Parts: sequence; structure tokens; C-alpha cells
Amino acid sequence: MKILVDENMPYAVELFSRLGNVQAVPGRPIPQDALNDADALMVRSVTKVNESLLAGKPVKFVGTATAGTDHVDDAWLASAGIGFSAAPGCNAIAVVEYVFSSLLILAQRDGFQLRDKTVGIIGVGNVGSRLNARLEALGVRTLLCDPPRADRGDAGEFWPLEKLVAEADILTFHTPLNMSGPYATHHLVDAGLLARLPADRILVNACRGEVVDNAALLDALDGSKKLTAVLDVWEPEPDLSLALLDKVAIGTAHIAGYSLEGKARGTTQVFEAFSQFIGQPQTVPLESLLPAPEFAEVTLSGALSEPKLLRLIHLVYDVRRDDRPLRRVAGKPGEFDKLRKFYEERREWSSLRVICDDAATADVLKKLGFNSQLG
Ligand SMILES: NC(=O)C1=CN([C@@H]2O[C@H](COP(=O)(O)OP(=O)(O)OC[C@H]3O[C@@H](n4cnc5c(N)ncnc54)[C@H](O)[C@@H]3O)[C@@H](O)[C@H]2O)C=CC1
Ligand SMILES: O=C(O)C(=O)[C@H](O)COP(=O)(O)O
Repeated sequence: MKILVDENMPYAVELFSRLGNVQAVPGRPIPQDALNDADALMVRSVTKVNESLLAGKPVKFVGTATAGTDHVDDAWLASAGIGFSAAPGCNAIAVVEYVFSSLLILAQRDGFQLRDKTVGIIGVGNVGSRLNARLEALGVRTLLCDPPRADRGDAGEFWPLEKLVAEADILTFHTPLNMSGPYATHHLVDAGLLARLPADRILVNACRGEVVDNAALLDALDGSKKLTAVLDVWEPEPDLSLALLDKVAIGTAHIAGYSLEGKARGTTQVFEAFSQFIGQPQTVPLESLLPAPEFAEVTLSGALSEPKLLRLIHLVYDVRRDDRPLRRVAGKPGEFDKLRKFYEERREWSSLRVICDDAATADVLKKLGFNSQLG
């Protein structure tokens, strides 16, 4: 059995070799001839998986080591009898930590406390619900918008997007890209929404570029009303608007989900789904794959202020390390994808043991996802 894997899937060659012959290939573009004798294909978000890629090929299973699935025509896969699995939630923690780093940097730059702001979360799934829990642990007021969950009658208080537009100081988007239907998200942020947004708001997009009309956002950022934008995703990728990059406070190359843990979970989730599909079920504990972190333990004295939290989280991940290189290379062919391919190792907050002398601090840090303890 031949299994094609995207070369940007850590641990994929090692794991899938347990099940067959593995070939690692680039995902954008995927070499067509490699598909001619492939039984299974493991991709990331940069590979469009549809009839034109796979019709007439022997592929029986497709896995995507990603949370988003807008690059996969799953209806066509089902009609062609091809098995499919994504990796829901694999990198949700990484996206949350990206958003926290960004917001605390803006708080420091603009002289505000996050806990004095209201954060509107649009899309309260794996990312949005974890973000909500961590913001609540810090005492930040949140407003949640998730019409599909509201319509399903899920527990919790869900609001229409317009309430968030009117009341939230910060709007952060964590929806799938839905091109149509009752819950369409394509250009959910358009010129009209941007015009209704009061001054001095922060907008974060770490889901899909097309959820925000990038031309309208550029116009808004060029206008007289103060607006701050953080963009990890662009319309289009990889050829983002250089004018827009110049105007955003933080801009990165679609790496919000790129913690080592997040990428490794993506690989293990599709590996486990595929091993099940072929009748050889196997599970892989994440700890068996991950190396020891660079910084494993720190001690923290006293109560937790936001500036102290900013310094602590930036021992693990500071989003500015990803903003600078994008500004350096944006516009040069191939460089966006290179930043993603040669991504410097990044860990999640849980990799850092924090020994605290203050019980309340230890408690908050645990709720935020650190491995904290009273020592
Ligand atoms: N920048 C990055 O590196 C990453 C980006 N993503 C993107 O973020 C998206 C969200 O990720 P997850 O939370 O893991 O997905 P998820 O599927 O767990 O959650 C998405 C939530 O959005 C809600 N939703 C759907 N349509 C909506 C609408 N019109 N308005 C408001 N809410 C709506 C859904 O009901 C669901 O609760 C993914 O679909 C993916 O496109 C995900 C991971 C990493
Ligand atoms: O999981 C998702 O959805 C994402 O957006 C991924 O983090 C994107 O990473 P690649 O699959 O493009 O490497």
C-alpha cells in the first residue's frame, strides 16, 4: 500500500510507515504523478482535494491534518466512495495562545487591561470555546456568537453578530469558511459591518482569510475611524495584499495553529482514523512523539498582573516572532509557504511548569492551560 503524505506533517513518515510505503510530497502544488499509484492521501489545508485532483486515481482514503475542511470537497469524496477524516480541534489551543499573545501585546502597546474589555467571539467551537474559557479565567467579559449552536439549542448564551459589533471592544473570528447556506461566513466582515463598527475596535481573524473582505478591511484601515487589525489569514493566500499587511498591527503567515503539539495532534488524529479505516486500529499518545521543551520550568512570585502574564506567556510563544519575518519577505514568490514549511518549533503553554508561591496565581494559570503548581 502506498500512502502519500504532505511533507509538512511532523511525524507522518514515521507513523504511516507502520501501515505501508510512505512518500512525502509538497502540498502546493501536489505532484500529480505521485497520485497515480497512491492508495491514501494525507494533506494539509493548502491542497485542494476534489474531483479534478482525484478522479481516476486509486486513492481510497483522504485525511487532512487540519481543523478546517473548506479545501476538501467532502460531498464528492463521499459520492466517489473515498473515506475521509479531518482532525477537529487538533490545533485549537495553539490558535487560542496566538490570540492571547496578540491581545496582550496590543494591551501593552495601547495602555489598556484586557480584563477591562469585552471580547466578542464569533464561532464558538473548538477554538472559540477554549478561548472563552481562558478569557473567563482572567476575568474578561465575553459575548458569544454562534448561530448554528444557538439554533441547535446548545447550552450557553449566544448573541446575534450585531450585538457583538455594537458592544464588543474586540471581535475575534473562529468560524469555518462557509461559502453559502444559512450559516454562510464568506465576507461575514464586509464593508457594511466595518462601517457599523464603532471607533477604537480590535478585529482578529485567525480562521480563514475569506471570512473578512480584505479590500473592505483595507479601506476601513485607511479611513479616519480608529481600527486595529490582527490577521493570520488572508484573502487570497499566499498572495496577500502588501498594502493590507502594512496597515495591520500584527500579520502572520497562517501559522496561528502551528504549535508542535497542534501539528502532531493533526498527524496522530488522521493516522488513527486511517488505521481504523483499514481495519488495523492503533492509537498514538502525543507524549510518545514530542521532544522535551526548550524551557521546562520557571518559578513565579506573587500575584498575577497582566504585564506579568504577558512576560510569562512570551517565554513560550510571542506572536511577534512570526510577524517580523512575514513583513520581511511578503510579496516575494514562494516565501509565504517557506515561512510555513520551515517554521521554528513552537510549544504550547502546557509545556511550561510554573511553580508559584501564590495559590490564586497557580489556580488562574492552571485554568489558562499552564502546568502550574503551588511550590
Ligand atoms: N489560522 C489557523 O492556523 C487555523 C485556522 N482554523 C480555522 O478556524 C476555524 C474554526 O476552528 P475550530 O474552532 O477548530 O472549528 P469548529 O468546527 O470546532 O468550530 C467552528 C464553530 O463556528 C460555528 N459557526 C459556523 N458558522 C457560523 C457563523 N455563520 N457564525 C458564527 N459561528 C459559526 C460552528 O457552529 C462551530 O461552533 C476552522 O474552520 C478553520 O477554518 C483552525 C485552526 C487553525
Ligand atoms: O487546521 C486548520 O484549519 C488550519 O488552518 C491549519 O493550521 C493550517 O495549516 P496548514 O494545513 O495549511 O499547514
